[in-house]
Amino acid sequence: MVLLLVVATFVTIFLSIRRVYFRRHQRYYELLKQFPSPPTYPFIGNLKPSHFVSDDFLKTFEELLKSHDRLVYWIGPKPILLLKNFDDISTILHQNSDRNFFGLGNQWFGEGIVTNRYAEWKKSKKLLTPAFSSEMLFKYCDVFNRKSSALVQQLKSFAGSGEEIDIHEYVMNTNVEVILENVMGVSTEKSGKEVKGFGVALEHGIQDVLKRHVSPWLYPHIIYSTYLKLSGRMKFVETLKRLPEEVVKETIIKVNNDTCSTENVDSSKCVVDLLIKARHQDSCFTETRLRDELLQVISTGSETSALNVSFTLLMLAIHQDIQVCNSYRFHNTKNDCYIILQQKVYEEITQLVGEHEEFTSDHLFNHLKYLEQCIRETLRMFNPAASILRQTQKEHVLKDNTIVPADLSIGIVFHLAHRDTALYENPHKWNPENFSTQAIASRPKGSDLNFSIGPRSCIGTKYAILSNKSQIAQIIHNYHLSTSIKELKPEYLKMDISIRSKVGFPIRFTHRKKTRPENI
Ligand code: HEM
Repeated sequence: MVLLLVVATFVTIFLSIRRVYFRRHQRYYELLKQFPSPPTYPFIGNLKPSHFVSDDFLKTFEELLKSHDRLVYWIGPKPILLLKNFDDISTILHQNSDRNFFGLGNQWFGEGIVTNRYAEWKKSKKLLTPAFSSEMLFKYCDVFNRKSSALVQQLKSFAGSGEEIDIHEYVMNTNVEVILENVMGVSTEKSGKEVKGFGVALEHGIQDVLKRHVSPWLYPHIIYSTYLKLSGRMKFVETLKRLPEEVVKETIIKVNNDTCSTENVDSSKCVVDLLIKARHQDSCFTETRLRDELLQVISTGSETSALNVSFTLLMLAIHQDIQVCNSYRFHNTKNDCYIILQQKVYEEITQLVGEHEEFTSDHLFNHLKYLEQCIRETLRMFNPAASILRQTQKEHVLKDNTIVPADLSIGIVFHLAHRDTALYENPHKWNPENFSTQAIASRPKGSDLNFSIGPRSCIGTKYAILSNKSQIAQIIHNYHLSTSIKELKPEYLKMDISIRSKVGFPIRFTHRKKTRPENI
C-alpha cells in the first residue's frame, strides 16, 4: 500500500512537471508540428538501432530525407530538424547561429573556433583571420609545393610496378605535415615530430563524437570518460592533443627566451604566433585554450583537405575521358599517339610548367583553372563536410513562411543538398563542367555549399583549394593514374561527419615521361 502511494506520488509529480514544461514551451512544440516526422516512441524518439549502430549514417539520412526536404528527427526527447533544400539551408546559415556540439566533443577537441559559442567564437575568428590573408596564403604555397614534391617522391617506389596502392594514408600524412608547418610553424623535417598516428587518432575522434551525439546514454561526462578509458580510446585522445600541446609549450618557452620564430623566418603571423601574442592581451587564452584552438584548426583542415585530394585523384583515375585530351592532333606513330592522348588536366599543367619546371605560388594562385573545377566538383559529390549542426538562437522564417522555433538543433545535410536536381542537371554524375564560369553563373548566387556560407563558413577555403591544387597537379604532372574501380557507386560511400570511401582509394601510378599510359 505504502509502495503504491509512493509510486502514485512520483507519477503525479512527474506528470505535473511535464505539463508545466510543455505549457511553457507550447509554442516550440506547436511550431515543431509543422514539420513531418517518422513515428515517434516514448524515451527513444525516432532512434532505431538500425539507424546508428554502424559508423555509416549515409543510408539513414538518405532514407529519412528521401521524400522530404525537411524532417524532425527525435533523438530521445531531443528534436533535430534535418534540412536538405538550398533555400532553407541558406536562411539558416546566414543567421548568427552556433554549432551545437553541447560539449559532446570536449574530451577530444576541447574548446576553440569550431566549437565555441558566438561571443568566444568571435574572439577566435578575429584572431585567426590574418593567418589566412592573401599575403600569408601566397607564402604557404612554398610549403604546399615542397611537401607535394616529397609526396611525388614517396610514390616513386610504386610507380610502374602495376600495383594499386591506397593513396589516402600518404595524402593524409602530407596534409598534416603541411598544416603543421603553415599553421604551427613546425617543420617536421627539422623538428623530427611524428605525425603518423595523428591522422588515425583524428578519424577515431570524429567518428566517436558523432556516435556520442546519437547515443544519449553516453552524454554524462563521467560515463563517457569511463567509456573512453575502458574501450582503449583514451590513447587516441592523448595522441591528438600531444602535438599541439608540445608546440604551444615550446613556443611559449621560445617567446620567453626571446628566440621565437627562428625556425621558420616567415612564420611571424602563423596561427601559433598569433595565438601566443593573444595570450598576453586576453587572459581567456590560457595554455589549454591555445592548444585546443590549434588542435581544432589542424583537425578541421587536415582531414577535409586530405579526403578531397584522395577523392579527386580517384575520380581522375576512374574518368579516363577527363584525363584524355579532347582532340587528336597527330596520328602517325605510336609515340605521337601517346603525346596526343594526354589528359586534359595534364595538358593544362604542362602548358603552364612544361615537363620539368617547378611549380610556383603564382601557378597555384592564378592558374590551373580546369584542375580547380575538378577539385570543386569532387567536393560537390563527396564533400568531406557532409553535414553540419546548428542551434537556432531565435525564430527564423523560411522562404515559404514556415517558422523554425528558437533553440532548436538543425542538421544540414550538404551531401544531399549537393545532389539537388534544381541546381545540377545530372547530380549523380561527376562532371567538372558543373564548375565552369558559365555553369556557376547559371545557378543562384551562394548556392555553392562546398565550404558552407554565412558567418561561420570555412576560414580555410582558399587555403584548401591551393593546397589541393599543389598536390594533385604535382602527382598528375609526374604520373598517369588508373584504377580497377570502374565507378564510385553510392554503396561504396559511407558517412560519419565526413564522406569516406568504403573501398579505399586504390590507384595505380605509371611514370608519365617514360611509359605509355595504361587503359587507353
Ligand atoms: C576541402 C577542404 C575543406 C572543406 C570541404 C571545408 C569545409 C568546411 C565547412 C563545411 C565548414 C563548416 C562551416 C559551417 O559550419 O557553416 C568549415 C569550417 C571551418 N574550417 Fe574548413 N574546410 C576545408 C578545409 C579547411 C582548412 C584547410 C582549414 C584550415 C587550415 C579549415 C578551417 C576551418 C575552420 C577553422 C572552420 C570553423 C570556422 C568558423 O566556425 O568560423 N578548413 N570548413
